[in-house]
Amino acid sequence: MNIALIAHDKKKTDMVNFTLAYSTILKNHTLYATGTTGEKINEATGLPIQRFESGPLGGDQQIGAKIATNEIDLVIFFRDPLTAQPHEPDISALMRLCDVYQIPLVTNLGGAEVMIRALDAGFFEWRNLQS
Ligand SMILES: O=C(CO)COP(=O)(O)O
Repeated sequence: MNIALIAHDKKKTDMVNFTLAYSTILKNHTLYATGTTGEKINEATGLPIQRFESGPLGGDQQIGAKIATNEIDLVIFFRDPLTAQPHEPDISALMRLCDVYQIPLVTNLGGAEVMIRALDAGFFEWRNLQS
């Protein structure tokens, strides 16, 4: 599966710890990330990641474009609900496209814990049936 990993600054430690904890699952998938998130994950885990621009510089939109072309199967986005983001419209647009294309999206660690286990259990096979 193609997985997008994104974390706002105050959630990057959570993302690093999450990807470290589940690296044995994640290594079986193709990973994409916004710029700084991807850099931190790669440094910590050594997992190969295709990195886009940093979020405020268009990274969320680049991942949105991949969703629109059916190239992303799952989005794990650790959002910071307590800090205003300068690129909030881009974040909303990315989440909207997940809804447009029925792409599973989790926006916090609790959801990600469930989603990664579902992924490992094969619950994403329906994505292969999508045209
Ligand atoms: O801002 C982001 C998502 O909206 C994340 O971008 P970075 O991974 O470059 O910090």
